[in-house]
Amino acid sequence: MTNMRIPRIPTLREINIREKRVFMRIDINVPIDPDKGEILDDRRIRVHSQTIKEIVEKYSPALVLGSHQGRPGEPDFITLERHAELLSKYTGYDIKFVNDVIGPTAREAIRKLKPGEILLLDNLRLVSEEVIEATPEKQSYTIFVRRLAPLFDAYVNDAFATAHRSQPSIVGFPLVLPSAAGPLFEKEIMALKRVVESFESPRIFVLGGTKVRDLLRVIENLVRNKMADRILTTGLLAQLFLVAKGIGLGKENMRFLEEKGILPLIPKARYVLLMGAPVETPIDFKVLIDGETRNVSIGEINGKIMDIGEQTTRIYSEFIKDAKIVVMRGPAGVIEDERFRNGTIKLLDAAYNSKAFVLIGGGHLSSMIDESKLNEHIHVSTGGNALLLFLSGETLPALKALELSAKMFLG
Ligand SMILES: Nc1ncnc2c1ncn2[C@@H]1O[C@H](COP(=O)(O)OP(=O)(O)OP(=O)(O)O)[C@@H](O)[C@H]1O
Ligand SMILES: O=C(O)[C@H](O)COP(=O)(O)O
Repeated sequence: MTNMRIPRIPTLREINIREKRVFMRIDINVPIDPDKGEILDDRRIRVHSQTIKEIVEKYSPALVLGSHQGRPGEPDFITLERHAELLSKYTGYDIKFVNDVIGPTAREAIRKLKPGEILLLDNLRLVSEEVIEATPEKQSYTIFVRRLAPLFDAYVNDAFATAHRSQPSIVGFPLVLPSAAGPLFEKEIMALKRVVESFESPRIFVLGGTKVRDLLRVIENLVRNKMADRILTTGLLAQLFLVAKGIGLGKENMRFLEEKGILPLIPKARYVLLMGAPVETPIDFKVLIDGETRNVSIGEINGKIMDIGEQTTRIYSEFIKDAKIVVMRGPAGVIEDERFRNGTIKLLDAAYNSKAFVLIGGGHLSSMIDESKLNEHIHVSTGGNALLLFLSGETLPALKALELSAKMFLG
């Protein structure tokens, strides 16, 4: 068992929401086409639709949903009208939408809502207080919370993917209303528990993509808490570790790593290696050279590294097949180009075919999943940064707020 512990959080079995007025925070923040403003991938909306259905069928509350979408000033900061249409489509319920958050129109719509009915508020980040991070105590005094909380009997947090934000809709309501984690949040926590609190091994972490700084923090924590038997590196993380081990990647790749701000992380990578991090690095890569793709071994790299190579894919897949716990985050290669998806697809295939409990996180990797191959041993997390921060040992503010709420309202 590892040294990490998850706080006990209240669930829907511990508060009464039957036919009550409930505010539920969800996270239907999805990728948006920056030119057309259209939703590119609605996985999070589909996943939340299931739990919304579950709650309405079981408890018939007057259910008000709140989510953010993007960040103010960014092209993905849009209203939630289209999200409401998709929620209606996937739940089969008529989900009302109000283009307001805390103003008189929203409050009137909330007051009018009857048990069994569902209302989606507009993008919560239209309220400037929602983008400020502060303690739960402070957030419980925001105008946001003071305007809405009196209209509700209970608060439910089903937004695991936003659990790392200390914003009013995440941490403010639990201090003023009886609160619980929703079914999706609970499922995500159960998956994390399985990873951090179990005795099963081998435990394999497959880490790739570009968020190298964050991944180094995760690895440091994995070592400190004795959580990983092997860390299979891919993506830019693998390139950093190869450079840290003194292996040359050629001018083109070194220039790329420099442009991405990754070279200053070499001392940190050497430090985690010295700490005993069980980091494995690729032995070959798929490279792009003069417009052609080629499989090359390390030591003879020429051209731009685009994916892990065939031998590495085979060896990593063997490790995954024999594992008991597998955590995957970040793609192995430049998946935007279909010539360089093979490594990622094969590693995912190994995970589907293994007997391990598999936790898959992050938007890019999740977009590569073949849903027809998923089974009960695989948990595809809605969390990206929340998952990563949790695994790097940080206390998620949403968990802390729900724990405080339980002490205040449930004794
Ligand atoms: N060898 C490589 N060279 C350049 N980019 C790479 C390489 N391998 C992977 N990538 C890039 O990694 C990116 C995805 O990494 P990222 O860390 O954002 O994924 P993620 O874990 O799914 O995160 P998120 O949840 O934010 O999507 C892709 O755009 C892919 O092109
Ligand atoms: O996608 C995410 O990680 C969550 O929706 C949180 O979004 P944020 O990083 O804009 O707070």
